[in-house]
Amino acid sequence: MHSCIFESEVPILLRHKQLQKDYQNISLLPLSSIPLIGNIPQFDKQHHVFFQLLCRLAKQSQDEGKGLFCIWLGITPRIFLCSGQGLESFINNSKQLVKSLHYTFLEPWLHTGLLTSNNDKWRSRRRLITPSFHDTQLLYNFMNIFNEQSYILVRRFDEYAKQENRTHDLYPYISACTLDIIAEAAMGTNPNAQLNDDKNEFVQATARITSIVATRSRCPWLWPTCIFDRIPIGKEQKRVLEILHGFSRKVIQERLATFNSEDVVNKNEEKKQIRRLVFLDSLIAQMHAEKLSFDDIQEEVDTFMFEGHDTTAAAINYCCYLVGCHQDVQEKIHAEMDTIFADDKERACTMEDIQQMTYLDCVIKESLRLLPSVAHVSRQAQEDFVYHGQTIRKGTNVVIFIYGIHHDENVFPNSEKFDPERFSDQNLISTEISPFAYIPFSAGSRNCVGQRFAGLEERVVLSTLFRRFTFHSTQTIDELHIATEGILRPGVLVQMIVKRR
Ligand code: HEM
Repeated sequence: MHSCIFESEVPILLRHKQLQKDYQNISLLPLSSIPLIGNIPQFDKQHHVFFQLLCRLAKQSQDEGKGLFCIWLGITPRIFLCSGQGLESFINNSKQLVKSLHYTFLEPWLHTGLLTSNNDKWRSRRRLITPSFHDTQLLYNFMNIFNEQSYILVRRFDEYAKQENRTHDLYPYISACTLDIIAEAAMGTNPNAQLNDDKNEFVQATARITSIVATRSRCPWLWPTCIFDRIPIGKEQKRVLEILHGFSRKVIQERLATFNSEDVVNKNEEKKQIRRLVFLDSLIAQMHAEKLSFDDIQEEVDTFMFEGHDTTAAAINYCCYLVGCHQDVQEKIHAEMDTIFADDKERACTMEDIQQMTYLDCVIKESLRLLPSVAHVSRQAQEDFVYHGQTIRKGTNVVIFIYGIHHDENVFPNSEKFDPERFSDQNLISTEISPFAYIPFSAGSRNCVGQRFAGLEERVVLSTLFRRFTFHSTQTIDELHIATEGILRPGVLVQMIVKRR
C-alpha cells in the first residue's frame, strides 16, 4: 500500500520547481540551501517544539492577512489553512473529500476504515454507519452506559481525593473510562479497563502508535515501507499493532458468537431475548448478508475504538485541566451543578439535566476551542482551488489547521485566554464571522460521525465529576509541551490535585 505514496507523489516531484514558485509567497520559512531538503533542518526533533513552530507560522500568516502558509517536507509542499474565512468552498466541496497521503501511515493499523477510506468505499461505509450514531433513541439508550462508567470513574478519583494535596495524572483513568464506554456502547462488550490495572495495555498501545505515525509523517526518510519495517521504530510498530489487532479481533469474535446463538434463540418466540443492538451488530448483519467480510468489520472496529475513546479522553482531560487553572470558572460550574442536582449527588444524569447545563456547555466548547483533541486534518487537493487569493494546485497536501483556526485573533480576541463566556448567548461567537471559525469536529460531509455521541458523553462524565470534585491544576499550558500526534497530546504528565467538594 505504501508504495502508492511514491506513485502519487511523482507528479509533485516532477513539478516541485514550479510549485516552489507558485507557493513562494506563502512559504514563510527560508528553503535550505541544500537541494531537495526543503525546510527539514528547521524542524526540531521534539514534537512540541515543531508544533510551536507551526503555531507561530499560523499567527504570522493571520497577522499578514494571508491566512495560510506552506512548509516543505523535502520536495513535497504541505499547505496549512489557518482561517475559517473562505474554508467553506474547500471543506464542503464533494470533490475535495480525499484524505492526504499521510493517512496512509495509519493504514497498517486502521486499514481503510471510515477515517482513512476514500471515494466510493468511504461513501458506502458512511451511509451504512451514520444511523448508528445519529439515531436519537439510540443515543438516549447510551445514557445508562455513560452514567455507569462515570460512577466507576468517580470511585477511582475518590482514591486520589483522599491523598490530600498530592498531584495526579488523570489521563489513564479518564481514557480507561472512555474506552469502556465506546466498547460497551458500540461493540456490546466491556473490557473493564477501569476495573483492571492502572496502565491499560490497549490505551498505552494507542498512545504509542499515534506517536509513531506522527514521527513517520514528518520524516520523509521513514516513508518507504522497505526501510521503515527494518528499523527499530517499524519493528516497534509491528509489536504495538499485534496488541491493538488482537484486542479488536477478540471483540468481534465474542460478539459474533453471541450474535449467531441469539439469532437462533430469537426464532423461538417464547424464549425471545431482548438484546440491545449495537453498532457492531449492524456490521455483523452486513457480514451475514455477505456485504462485509471479517476484515472489513475489523477495520471499522479498530477505527471506532480509536476515534471513539482517545479523542473524548483528551477532551475531558483538557477540560478538567483548564477548569483546574480557573477557579472562578469552576465555582460557576459548581453553582450550576448545585442548581440542577440540588443536594442529590448520586442520582443519574438525564437528558433534561443536560439541557439545563448552559454554562458547562460553554466551558466544554471553549476547552475544545483552546485545546481541540484533533488539532488538524488533511486532504489531498483533487483539483486546483483558490483560498485567500492563493491558487492551490491539484495533488497538494492541504492541512486544515483546526488549532490555528481556533487561535485566530481576528475571530477570537485574546485568543490564548480561556473564556467560556465567548460562547454565551449574549456574546455568541460569530456565525457572522464564519461558521468555519470553530470546527473541533471538522465540518462538511467528512465531519466527525461521533459528534453527538461525544457531546453527550462529555456532558455526562464531566457533570458527574464536577458535582463531586474540585480540580486544581499545577502547570501552565506552556509547561504541558503539547504537540499534535493525530490527537493533541501533552509531552509531560498533566498533574492535578483532586478534592472532594
Ligand atoms: C471530543 C471528541 C471528538 C472529537 C474532537 C472528534 C473530532 C473529529 C474530527 C476533527 C474528525 C475529522 C477527522 C479527519 O478528517 O481526519 C473526526 C472524524 C471521525 N470521528 Fe470523531 N471526534 C470525537 C469523538 C468521536 C467519537 C466518540 C467517535 C465514535 C463514536 C468518533 C468517530 C469518528 C470517525 C469514525 C471519524 C471519521 C469520519 C469520516 O471520515 O467519515 N469521533 N472526528
